[in-house]
Amino acid sequence: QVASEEVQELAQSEIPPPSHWHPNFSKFNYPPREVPEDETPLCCLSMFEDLGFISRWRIKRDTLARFILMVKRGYRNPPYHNWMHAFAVAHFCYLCIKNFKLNEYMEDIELFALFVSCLCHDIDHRGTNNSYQVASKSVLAALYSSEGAVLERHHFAQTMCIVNTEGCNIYENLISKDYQHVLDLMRDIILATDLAHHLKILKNIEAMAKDKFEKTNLKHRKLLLCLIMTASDLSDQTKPWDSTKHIAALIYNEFFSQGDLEKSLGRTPPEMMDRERARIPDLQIGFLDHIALPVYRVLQDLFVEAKVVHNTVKENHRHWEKICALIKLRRGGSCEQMSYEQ
Ligand SMILES: Cc1nc2ccc(C(=O)N[C@]34C[C@H]5C[C@H](C[C@H](C5)C3)C4)cc2n2c(-c3ccccc3Cl)nnc12
Ligand SMILES: [Mg+2]
Ligand SMILES: [Zn+2]
Repeated sequence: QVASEEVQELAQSEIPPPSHWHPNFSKFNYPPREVPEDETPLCCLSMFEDLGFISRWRIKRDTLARFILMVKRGYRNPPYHNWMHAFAVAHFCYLCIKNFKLNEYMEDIELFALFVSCLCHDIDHRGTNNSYQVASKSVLAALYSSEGAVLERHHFAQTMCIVNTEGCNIYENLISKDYQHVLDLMRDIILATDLAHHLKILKNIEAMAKDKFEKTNLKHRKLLLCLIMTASDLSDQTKPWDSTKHIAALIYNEFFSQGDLEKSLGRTPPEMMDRERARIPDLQIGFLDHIALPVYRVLQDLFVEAKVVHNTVKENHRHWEKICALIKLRRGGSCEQMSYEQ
């Protein structure tokens, strides 16, 4: 459902080099959310081209243009889980492929599947999480709750709908073996974006990082795909404080709206979703300690170039600690909700 003029305009425009977007576009300190939303489809073309995917996989320009616009249109507009999140996630994946030289660790088709999965991984997200699907007896829960990862199964199903839409199949020129392989990879990668799944395999990822990574070991490559996917999904935490602070506002805006919905169902939402009870600095410190920091610590164990990324996350953690200390000073007792503009 994208206008053919829009497709033709994107398909016929010259693909700019990365430097066109910003001198630091391919560096970890570049914040992708600075790209104006209406230029993000062309920016995606720049990343596909710079990664060599257009020639390697013989992707037709108008097919790629239609695919990108369909994926972008597939996102709704909740505060956080919208197209700009997916675009930022894909950009971080692009940075990993280039800066970690992932082509020396993974097969070409795995990197292709990974980058496309980043763009598609949250398609049609409603701004509510898996437990809310089950609690609200949503259509998605009816479809997928028996296997868990309800939302992630839906994001993959929506992605397959787009791939199977006339003129959108960017995999149309792959030989049949590669065709099936890239779809299987996308399924595994998108399902891996369920943080509950990530927490289940984190020990295996850390063990793999302790050993020597073996490119010939399929288990190692699968774990690495999941790690890069999660690191990309959380990559707003790797950007300078101003951006991270703004993202926290978007995330809690989305969480608190879900909490309001849960209350309207007569249920008590978890504290992190309850605008009356949540203490954002405490919650952010907890999220960084238990989920984000272990991801970028193990990423740095695997890739020395990730040191700068891990350091920025630690820096952001220190910012939240300072805010907590400030609140304790002013209010005595624990961190309560208050405006924390510094
Ligand atoms: C800043 C920030 N804070 C976040 C705080 C909390 C959670 C979160 O889902 N926590 C858990 C905590 C336990 C074990 C599992 C399942 C549930 C119970 C809920 C995860 C996510 C957060 N998150 C994400 C993010 C990443 C992937 C999917 C969805 C989201 Cl929202 N991206 N950025 C952030
Ligand atoms: Mg998701
Ligand atoms: Zn996401």
